[in-house]
Amino acid sequence: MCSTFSLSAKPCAAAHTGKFLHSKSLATRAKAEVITAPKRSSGQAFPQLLKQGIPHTDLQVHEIVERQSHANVLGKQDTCRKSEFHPVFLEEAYGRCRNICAEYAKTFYLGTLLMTEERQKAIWAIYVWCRRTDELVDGPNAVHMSTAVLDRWEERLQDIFDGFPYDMLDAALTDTISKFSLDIKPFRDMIEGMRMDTRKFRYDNFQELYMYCYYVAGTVGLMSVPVMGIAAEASVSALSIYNAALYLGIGNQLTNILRDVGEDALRGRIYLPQDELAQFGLCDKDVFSRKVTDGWRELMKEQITRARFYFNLAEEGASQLEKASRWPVWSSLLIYRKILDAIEDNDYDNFTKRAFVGRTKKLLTLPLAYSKAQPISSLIFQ
Ligand SMILES: CC(C)=CCC/C(C)=C/CC/C(C)=C/CC/C(C)=C/[C@@H]1[C@@H](COP(=O)(O)OP(=O)(O)O)[C@]1(C)CC/C=C(\C)CC/C=C(\C)CCC=C(C)C
Repeated sequence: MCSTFSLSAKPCAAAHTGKFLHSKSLATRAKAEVITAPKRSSGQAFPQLLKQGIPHTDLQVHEIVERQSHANVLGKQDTCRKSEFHPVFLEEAYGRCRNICAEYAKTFYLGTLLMTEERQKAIWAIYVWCRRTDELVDGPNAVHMSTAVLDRWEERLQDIFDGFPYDMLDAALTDTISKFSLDIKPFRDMIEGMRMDTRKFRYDNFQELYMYCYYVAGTVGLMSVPVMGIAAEASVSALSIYNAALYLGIGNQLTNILRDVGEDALRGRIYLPQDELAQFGLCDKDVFSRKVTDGWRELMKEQITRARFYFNLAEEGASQLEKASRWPVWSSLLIYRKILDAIEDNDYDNFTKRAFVGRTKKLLTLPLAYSKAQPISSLIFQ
């Protein structure tokens, strides 16, 4: 299978010279190029940042695509247990998922209203599972987090896939799995990302960060494609569309990291790669001091360029999805790009949230995509 958007090979990096050589085989559309570090007026050179993360072959994206497409060809009933829930029970279960999605992810929610009923219900069920997974490490009960909790959550995931959900919200996902070809691996990988977040507070380089972004956000893209559907007239391979979906997750997570840099520092976490901080003459102390210096501005410019690079790759894939599924993706892209614009417009002072206030509201008159909702109540953990 060809992969239009694949960046599957490792680049040749010559970081000490400030140059990165991209080999022709990396991105079929991109010409082989040498990216040269921009020179500042002071004469000091700041290198452009490495854009390639982990080869998607290592992430086994191809295998996931195969499994999800294989089930599609055979028809779901042949490969999976048929959902046996009563329609009234299911209506209630999906209704709860819808309410949670509407309350905690208003922009996603509004986007899903453009999709077919069956697809929107499936996205709500997936959203709720992802949100609950994230809440385990990021929510009000995160102090109770332990390896045992995540192990139990993973067992519970297997039960969902085996047709034995633990509660109503899980049941919605079990039903979704009976209707769409969802593979368990991206779900397991997201749990792995949560494990990583509990034990890893620093990232040495972009490859490590990319891995984390794949686990917690790229996986969302892989889960979403079978539900959103690939257009019958798609002009590229399924694999390249999955890669684009994964890139959207990467771009979103990179943007969240830039947006939340101050807040994360307060929790002792620095997601920005250590070697990149050093390339710009910065270290942990500079992040904790929350000062916007020239070095910080230059680093941020490069980080924003890299996030935009992933959004551009994702955008190409979005137009290969089924028509009704494109709008939610485009609206997500629009919002996340605006967050990057807001960081620039605020002179890279992303240590505080004031950069973002009002901006997206003006743009879309939709609720802020980035405003943190109230901590999720016990509603989602019954
Ligand atoms: C319509 C649409 C965009 C659907 C995706 C909905 C969905 C299932 C979202 C789940 C998101 C979630 C709760 C993930 C848990 C881990 C986590 C918190 C990841 C970060 C996101 C959420 O950001 P937010 O700002 O709300 O988070 P905080 O409150 O700050 O914690 C992430 C940044 C991941 C989001 C990743 C995506 C939305 C990827 C979506 C990709 C697709 C829908 C595939 C599109 C297909 C192509 C071909 C481009």
